[in-house]
Amino acid sequence: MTRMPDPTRPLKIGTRGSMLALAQAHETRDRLAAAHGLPPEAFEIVVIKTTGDRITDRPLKEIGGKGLFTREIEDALVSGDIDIAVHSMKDMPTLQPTGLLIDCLLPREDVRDAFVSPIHASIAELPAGAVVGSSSLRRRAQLAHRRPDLQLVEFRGNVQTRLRKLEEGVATASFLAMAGLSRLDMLHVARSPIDPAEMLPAVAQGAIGIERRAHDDSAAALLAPIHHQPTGDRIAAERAFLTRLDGSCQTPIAGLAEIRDGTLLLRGEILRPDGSAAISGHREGTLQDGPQMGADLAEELLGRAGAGFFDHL
Ligand SMILES: NCc1[nH]cc(CCC(=O)O)c1CC(=O)O
Repeated sequence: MTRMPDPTRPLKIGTRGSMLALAQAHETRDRLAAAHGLPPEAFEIVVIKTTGDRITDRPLKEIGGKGLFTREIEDALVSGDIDIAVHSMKDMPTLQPTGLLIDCLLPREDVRDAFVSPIHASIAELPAGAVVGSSSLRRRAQLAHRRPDLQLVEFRGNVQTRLRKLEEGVATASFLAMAGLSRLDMLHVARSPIDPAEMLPAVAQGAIGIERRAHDDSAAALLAPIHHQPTGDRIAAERAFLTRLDGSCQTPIAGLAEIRDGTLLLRGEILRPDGSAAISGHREGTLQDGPQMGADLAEELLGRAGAGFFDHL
């Protein structure tokens, strides 16, 4: 039997507490309510603090480990404290803990990175030596590859914190996901979207995934109508690429799958952390080929990279 949520026993939606995470949880609730003709009170949003939220004064790569932004939320799912969990797929490890799965993806937002600066309009306009803030290994490597003359500084914190640091002059420019700005209604900040051909986004950037207990049939039935299959096909290809590369927080990896005329196109890139080398490639196939295309492309890039590609210099 499928149990639909009711106001006396609201369905608990787990999320991180950042403004962006809350916006994503609200979007999920609104889509569920609309799909099932339920009032918002049928859902309760439960905020969970993760290790990544708690430690804000150190670069993420020093804290290390996968699932920095997800572990506590998944624990709550396993223990039954929440019924479903809303995640930025970009932050999700490739493997879910035993007993949990993600088979519901919302329609994907803008996948592009944004160049954000109160002073300059684009990467090309940055003068030599300009200070750019980012704590993303991928964005740092991509920028260093293209502009080794720039100076990179660590730049952690949520979207609001990073924009404040720019205003304070801690850096001249930074990068944010367009998806985040869009979901926060902050497209008015000084930003220009970067074409993926210029800066390939992170795997799954802009995608929201909803995790549930594998054997929870009522959650499965509830989520099925809001799953967006084209996004699912794209994310399957990108995450297969990431899985084969065993992407750790120490490895700069970018990947993007798109659907054009019913064909799935996958682009991928791996870089040395200091930007001294970048290797990219692509695959084309049917919508069902994504997982195989992702694994194949990763294999090709690893082969071309050779042993020691990711070693630090
Ligand atoms: N790593 C943090 C994170 N996780 C997801 C997003 C943005 C939203 C998305 O890509 O879905 C961000 C912030 C950013 O990269 O600017």
